[in-house]
Amino acid sequence: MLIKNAHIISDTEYTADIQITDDKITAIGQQLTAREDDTILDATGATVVPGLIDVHVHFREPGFTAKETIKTGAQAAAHGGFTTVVAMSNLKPVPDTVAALTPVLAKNRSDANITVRQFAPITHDLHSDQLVDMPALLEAGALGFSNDGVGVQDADTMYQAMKQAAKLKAPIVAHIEDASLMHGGVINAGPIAEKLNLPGIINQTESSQLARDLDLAEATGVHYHACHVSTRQSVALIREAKKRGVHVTAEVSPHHLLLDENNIPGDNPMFKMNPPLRSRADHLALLEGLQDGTLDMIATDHAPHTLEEKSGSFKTAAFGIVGSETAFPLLYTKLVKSKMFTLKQLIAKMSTVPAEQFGLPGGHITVGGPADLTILDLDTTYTIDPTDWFSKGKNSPFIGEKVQGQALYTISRGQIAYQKGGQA
Ligand SMILES: NC(=O)N[C@@H](CC(=O)O)C(=O)O
Ligand SMILES: [Zn+2]
Ligand SMILES: [Zn+2]
Repeated sequence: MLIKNAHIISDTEYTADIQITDDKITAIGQQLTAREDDTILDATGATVVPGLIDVHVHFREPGFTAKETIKTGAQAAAHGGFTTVVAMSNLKPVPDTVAALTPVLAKNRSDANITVRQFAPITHDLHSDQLVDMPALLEAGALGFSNDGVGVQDADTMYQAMKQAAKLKAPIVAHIEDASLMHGGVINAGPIAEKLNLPGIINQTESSQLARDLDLAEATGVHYHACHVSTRQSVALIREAKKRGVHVTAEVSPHHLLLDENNIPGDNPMFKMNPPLRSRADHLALLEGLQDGTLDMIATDHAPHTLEEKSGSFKTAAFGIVGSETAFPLLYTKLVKSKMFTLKQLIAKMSTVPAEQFGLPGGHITVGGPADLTILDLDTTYTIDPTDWFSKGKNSPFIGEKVQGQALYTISRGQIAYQKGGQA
């Protein structure tokens, strides 16, 4: 493949041709000549970035394929410009043994047109305090360990998991939630919860468990990764922990960067997710944390559900919203076009940093590196419309938003995984 006139935004910004051979970038230069069998893509007017990387998606297969499958989830991610994603393990059966994990890994390879890596759970069944066989699951191909969807309630369970993972140099990826502080909540505790007469989730449901975990992470030396950080207290705790040398990384979701509880237009469960949209002060602390590096990366927490599960009231609907197909356009439009962040900063948070922190392919456009890149149209304005999506999940609070930024081509391992207007 030969990409002509690529305006590249990677470690530096320049215009060049990119030659791809098999799954690698084999040359970058001016006026490269096409080989006989090269597919030629003219990127004139477009912007070429390292393929986006999302370390937090839910693909729902096996167990919940009415919500999503590995195939539709991967197609959605490719449409969103992602060349690599990491899938969570709140599946049925939970892939907590090599026997249960192996078929999931095989399907991640066979059904996905991008790279799909997999977290295995920390404990059996996600809810028990029995640790999985970490060495065996890593050996089988897990990227690390996460009970996402559920917090690890027992401190010694987390401590033992961290000790093991540290020894194995594998990350512990934490959904931080103290169940005893959930209080049956479905929305952020605050004025909106009161107005709508809904049970609230306090910030400390997250931050008190995070404080415990950071202390344990410091004691064990594990790579501890905090999922979907949502509160100002959590940002402060992570900032302090980093200062004293704890090996902690953190992600923040597009929705927590773009919305807060004041954006919730009444009892509409399209705005229901866990953790919930927080206060304006929390929202601003997340933006500040992203800016100063306390929050290392952006991850979507793509959580597809059926429309039935997302209808009715906050009280009964499922937690979670989709994100793969809207993350880049929303963040580009609302954070980059508004000059809060540069495009280079956004690409670092959505590609370079997750690649480096989790040892994933890509993150840079370099000769010899993987041919994982995304060709973007940053100009055309369009309306977010779920009928354009590959995801089975149409649960998003962003439908109808006017945005700029979309993938024209997503190239994963040298293959076109998504092509605008083409067959994926
Ligand atoms: N974020 C959510 O609201 N839901 C996620 C679980 C999770 O990420 O904790 C899901 O699996 O639906
Ligand atoms: Zn979670
Ligand atoms: Zn999640």
